[in-house]
Amino acid sequence: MDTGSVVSEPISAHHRAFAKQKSASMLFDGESSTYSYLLADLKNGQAVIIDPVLEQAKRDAQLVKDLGFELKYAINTHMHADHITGSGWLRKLTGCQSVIAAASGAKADRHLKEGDRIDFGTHVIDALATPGHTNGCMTYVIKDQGCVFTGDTLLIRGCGRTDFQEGCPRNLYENVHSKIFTLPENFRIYPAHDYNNIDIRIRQAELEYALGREELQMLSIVEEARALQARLEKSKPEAQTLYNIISSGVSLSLHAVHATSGRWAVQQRTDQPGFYVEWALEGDGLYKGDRILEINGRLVTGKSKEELQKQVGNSGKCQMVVLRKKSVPIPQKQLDQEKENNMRLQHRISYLEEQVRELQTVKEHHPSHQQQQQQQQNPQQTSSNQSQHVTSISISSPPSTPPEKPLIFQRGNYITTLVGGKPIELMGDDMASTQTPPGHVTKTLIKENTHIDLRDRLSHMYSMPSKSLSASKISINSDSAYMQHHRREKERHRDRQHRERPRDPLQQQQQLHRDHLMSTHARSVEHLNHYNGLDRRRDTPRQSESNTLRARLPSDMRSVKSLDFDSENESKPATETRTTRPTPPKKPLRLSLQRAQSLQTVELHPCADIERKRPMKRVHHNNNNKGGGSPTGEGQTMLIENCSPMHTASLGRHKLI
Ligand SMILES: N[C@@H](CCC(=O)N[C@@H](CSS)C(=O)NCC(=O)O)C(=O)O
Repeated sequence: MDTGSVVSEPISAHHRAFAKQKSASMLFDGESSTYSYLLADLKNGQAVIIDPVLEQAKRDAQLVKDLGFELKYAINTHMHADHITGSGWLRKLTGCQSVIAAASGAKADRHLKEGDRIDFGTHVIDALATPGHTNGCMTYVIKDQGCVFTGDTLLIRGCGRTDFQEGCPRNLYENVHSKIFTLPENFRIYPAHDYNNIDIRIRQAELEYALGREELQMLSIVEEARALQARLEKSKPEAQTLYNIISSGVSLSLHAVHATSGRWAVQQRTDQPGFYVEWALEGDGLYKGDRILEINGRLVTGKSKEELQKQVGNSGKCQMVVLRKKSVPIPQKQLDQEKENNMRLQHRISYLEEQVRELQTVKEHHPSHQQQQQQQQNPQQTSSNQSQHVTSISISSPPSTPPEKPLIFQRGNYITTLVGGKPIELMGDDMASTQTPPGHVTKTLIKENTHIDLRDRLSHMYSMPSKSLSASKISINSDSAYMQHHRREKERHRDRQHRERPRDPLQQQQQLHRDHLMSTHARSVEHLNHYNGLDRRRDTPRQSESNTLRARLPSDMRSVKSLDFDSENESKPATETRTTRPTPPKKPLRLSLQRAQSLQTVELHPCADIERKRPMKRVHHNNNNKGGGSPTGEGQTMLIENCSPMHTASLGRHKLI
């Protein structure tokens, strides 16, 4: 059903499009402000028109024709006073029948009374007599569509006049209330007039609102487009023309370059004009990024690559003029800092290299080294030696490997010795019986109250005066088993000394020397503990012994801290003789330590004892003194290796001993 601007469902797309295209005013007569309603059954095309206006009859007939309807009735709600009905004229134009209430007294094809029904297609119109404005006023109701056509009985926010013709306000009021207002609430009311063009204004407002929204949308789209455009323009790289480069404030310099090596290459950039040096060998004076302006007297800007190649010739040797962007100078402060860092590194490297050389020299002169070489030549003898009881501790390379350069580092209570860049371990001979496959010792465990004089051990190992060793005073805490063994050995040694006390003066002197070494062994512990801060827990007599020992130390022997860069400001022994060595910078250099083949230590933890007791050490016996002896006995060495991996590799304030 189509009621002009009101379209009932179902409706074809064609009708919907038509209804949309035509506004409500299409069936509105502006002169009399009268609405006419065209209703149709879209299934069979039968249609009716309510309250047609004479002046609009041709329009309405054309519309019916355009829509392909069959106009069945031209129906009037009442006999109008303000305009003449168009039903008579439509009757002629379309062949429809005219309809009006009988009470109107008007001439028509069909006259209605209360309760009459008019049908078109499947739809039915019920006629309700609602006199008041006129005697013949009818209200038409299409129940299945919920549409009510009230004529002048009920208008928009008002009702038809009752002050003339057959007007009766009482009747009007009663009929409006009894017959119209009692209809279902959802029924739509279609009056005959809109004197205030309310519908049009509403429609106009809706259109304006929609237009406003569209305008707003359009504005936002325009803004978005502008922003996008701005971004596009911004992201577009500015052509690197000379003008642009110079005007942007970049400093340029011209350079005359005589390329003689012919070993350089240029490339063109897709987005920039000209040729740019891609790479060049040092010495020709060309640098990557140089823009070539002239080759052998001819401008090459704007030339093709082939032309450029031709100009250069096959040799690649030529004279050229290039344009170079000046690089930003590095601030002097930064340069100074870099220089200082570099100097520190140089110092550190020189120290480490010297240390390595020194230890290497020591090792090469040590009997154990020579013996190892002999052992390699005579495995049977080696086996025999290994079966000997070993009481001392020494550091050496594994027999199967060439001589290495040991480096010893200390951090707190931990000592790590690097041989060939790998750590080895120092430990007591109580572990000597544990035989494990060859490997590298990885950790050194140092505890309080147990002392090993590394100087003695090193000196035994290398069979050299301790003064040639840089590492001189180390207190290594071994486990209690070692100490017990050490004490036993000491007692045995004393007994032996007592029994075998030499008779001649030379032998006596040698014996005295050995005694001195023995006593030194115990006292030397004090020295390291002094540096380790352990001497605070020592008793006074031992402290004095320690002082005595320090006074007797060989002149070339350096303290632990004398090699510790981190503690450069701490006291060095007055006996320091390496005056040729440059004074290292004060700043600690962890980088240098890293360079010195990964300084590694094992951190002390509650399981340290357990870790240490693992049967994973291999002891290499190297005993020149077949009769055995004390841990400080000359010529007795023990090579200890460890197959276990490093527990903790940490870098920090280590001490190079
Ligand atoms: N006030 C109308 C004048 C036209 C008019 O009187 N119309 C009648 C219906 S046609 S006879 C009417 O009842 N109007 C209702 C009213 O409140 O005026 C105008 O503004 O054009």
